Amino acid sequence: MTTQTNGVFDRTPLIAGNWKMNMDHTQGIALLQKLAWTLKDARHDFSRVEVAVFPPFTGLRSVQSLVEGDGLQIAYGAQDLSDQDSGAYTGDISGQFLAKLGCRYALVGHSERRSIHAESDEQCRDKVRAAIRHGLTPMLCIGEGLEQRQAGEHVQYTLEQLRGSLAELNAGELEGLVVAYEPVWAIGTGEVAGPEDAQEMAHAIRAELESLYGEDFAKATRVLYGGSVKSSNVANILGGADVDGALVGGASLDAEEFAKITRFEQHLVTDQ
Ligand SMILES: O=C[C@H](O)COP(=O)(O)O
Repeated sequence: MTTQTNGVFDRTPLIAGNWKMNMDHTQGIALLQKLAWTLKDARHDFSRVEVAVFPPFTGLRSVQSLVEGDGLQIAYGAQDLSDQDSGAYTGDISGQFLAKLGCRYALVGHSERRSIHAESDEQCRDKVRAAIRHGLTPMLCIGEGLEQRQAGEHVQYTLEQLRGSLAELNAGELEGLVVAYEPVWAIGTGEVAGPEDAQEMAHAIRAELESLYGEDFAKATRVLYGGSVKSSNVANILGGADVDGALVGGASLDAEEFAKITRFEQHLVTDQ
């Protein structure tokens, strides 16, 4: 059975590829070109399923040139940004620079930033603010580790991250926000949360957004799932009514596989 996902809320599904620290700028161009050709051959309808890539910072200028030069409809964003706008912050990248490179999105609080660089919810909130200041759409990543999952505290833990990372921001400022739920135990491990797990958390996130910012905001906000998504499991995961797309790591480095993931609707069976 093929069913359009989430038509009732009018949210456009988003399939996002996080290249992480892979692909130098020449490899990135080759990957993006191949992705663009593959999507063109498949007559991909970008108004039906949005596609975005997140190259390393060093690849953004090349991606911008290719997207603008070839008129591609693939969106792109940065994997992180500074909470500051300019100044003596060696190694950091301002949202201002990212906006100038045509980025639509900025990831905030990816679990690898939270774990490797010890980013707190407070820092994530400041980065969400910085993204908004520069006209970038924040894609806020949240999700529990194995410990919280095994203790049955995954919902509570993840919602605390959500509240902490959005504290003091209002619905108007956060318009367009994307939330990516990524259970840390499923990232790059081959372990995938079941469709019920993804739906349970996406639903809980949406309910929390509703209580914080109202029903209209919650209905308009896209909630993605991330963690070992592949073409073979994406349709199952995206079957949940509250799951609006995927943040894909490893599988986004293979253009054909990633393009297949964008065609998840062909195999979709919704639970609603
Ligand atoms: O940003 C993407 C996520 O960390 C998922 O990565 P993965 O698909 O390699 O598990």
